[in-house]
Amino acid sequence: MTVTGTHTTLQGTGIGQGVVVGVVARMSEPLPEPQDTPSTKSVEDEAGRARASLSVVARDLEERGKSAGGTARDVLEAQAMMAEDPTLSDIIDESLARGITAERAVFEAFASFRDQLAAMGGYLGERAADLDDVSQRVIADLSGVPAPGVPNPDHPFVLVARDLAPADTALLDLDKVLGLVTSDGGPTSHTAILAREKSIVAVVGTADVSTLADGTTVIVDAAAGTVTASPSDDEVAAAESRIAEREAAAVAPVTPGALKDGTLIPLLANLGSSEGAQAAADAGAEGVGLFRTEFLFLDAGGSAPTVAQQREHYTRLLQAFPGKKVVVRVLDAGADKPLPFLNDVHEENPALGLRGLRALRASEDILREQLTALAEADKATEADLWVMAPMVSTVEETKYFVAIAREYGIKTAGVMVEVPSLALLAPQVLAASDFASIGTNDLTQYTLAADRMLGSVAALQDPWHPAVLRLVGEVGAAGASTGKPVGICGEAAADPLLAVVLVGLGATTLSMSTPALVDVRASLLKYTIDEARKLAEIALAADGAAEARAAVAAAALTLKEEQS
Ligand SMILES: C=C(OP(=O)(O)O)C(=O)O
Ligand SMILES: [Mg+2]
Repeated sequence: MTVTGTHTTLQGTGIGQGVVVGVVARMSEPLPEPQDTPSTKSVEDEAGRARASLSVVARDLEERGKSAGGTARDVLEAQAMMAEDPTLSDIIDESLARGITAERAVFEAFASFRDQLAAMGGYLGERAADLDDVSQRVIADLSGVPAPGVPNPDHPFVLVARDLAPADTALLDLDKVLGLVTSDGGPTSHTAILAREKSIVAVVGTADVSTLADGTTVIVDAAAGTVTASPSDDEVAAAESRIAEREAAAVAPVTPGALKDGTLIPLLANLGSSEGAQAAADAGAEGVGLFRTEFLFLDAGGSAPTVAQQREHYTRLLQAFPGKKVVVRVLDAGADKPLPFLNDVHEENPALGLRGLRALRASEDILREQLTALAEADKATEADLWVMAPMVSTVEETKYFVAIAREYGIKTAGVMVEVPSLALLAPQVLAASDFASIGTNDLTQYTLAADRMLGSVAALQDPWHPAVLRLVGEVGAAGASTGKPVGICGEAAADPLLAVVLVGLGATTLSMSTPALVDVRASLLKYTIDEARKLAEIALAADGAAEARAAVAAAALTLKEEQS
């Protein structure tokens, strides 16, 4: 059924570049809060019921994990563990001693856990929604009602929800779910992570989703981060032509990244573990532009992985790219990626604290072990290993890192440009190192003084901002005059139009998550280097991020019209 309602456009955060047209099906509302009334059963009976339901839900989540596989399995297993967390069952027992029902005790215990997580903010804060989902499932089991979940109409639909629990996302029927729209969740929420992994068109953190009634036709445009309800025929036609263009790009032959005039711009992958290496190579990644080693350390269980464990992992990674460039970043701990064994001191502003290379320098043995493992893996494999340091802010730190990397025989050592001070001194930085790779996520955070973990300032975290682009241009110019490579490895490189601007500013390679490669490859092929430079100038002349994006989009359209 298609309902013709009021034409409205809602704004959120798009995940990826996709666009879909479809009708809305809403996720069912959460169960009501169980009443705080005395139980008619004994405390022992209620405790038995609670334990049984917690275990039923844990087993169910494990089963769902097994059938979903991949990242979803890890997420669902983590949820199953939450259901059987001993601290949680202690809190439930304490509440039950008051003579209340198991439903109420489970509700209260999860709520108090949830509040503790939410108060931590950032990555852990976003896990709070996972606890809500487990709580709802246990209460549904206790009450003998179905757990709230994904609707199941007999036609394809755009799923609209407050947020999606991992258990729901993992089991989405991708033949039916055309797109996802959520009111909660940021770009690092599970919904976003899983949407990226499964290439589902998604807009998260969307304002006013309550206005989207079941059956409304919507255009979900992840590239623009918009959801248009009851669109006009022209809007639907424009969306459909973009869908066709993307489908053509997806089946186009995988060619090396290049501009229309043949200028080569190698397209590389951002990876967090060696497991994604083969998929990246299959998608035409010409190497790895950023291998984040934090996950290896986070998974090691409270201490640094041994040299042997690291060597094994790096060897697996390098083996997937014989003869190709693989840029590994040494451990970037601190701020959004806390690792207590490197720095457990409370800091008021961790993004400005002892993080990245600063933390490694303070625990140099960990850096030395990592370089040892990397050098050994390099010797045993055929890839072209480059190693770089994160969160570098001075030329002195650049020299320190390059010198210590050389001690271990690392042939190509460089730095990430994530702090404005480094971009402003790019000629000296590149004179002291073999290459620079610009991390636009942090560079934007530090240029605009907007914490990348904080939803309230998310609008400022936009790499289209001309101030950020100006800094990119400084590094690009220094790269051109010294002949040293300048890569981009932040999220900005995954935006097809911004990627062209970055090349116009002097980037020589672009690195992104694997699913973004197709769109960026197709976009680069539409412009010559002179056109890319012209678009870059237009972006630099704008007042702000939104103006830069709009002005470049308009200029790109004019170029396209002139050529057709
Ligand atoms: C690529 C970057 O590093 P991370 O996102 O891991 O901080 C960046 O800051 O742009
Ligand atoms: Mg960074």
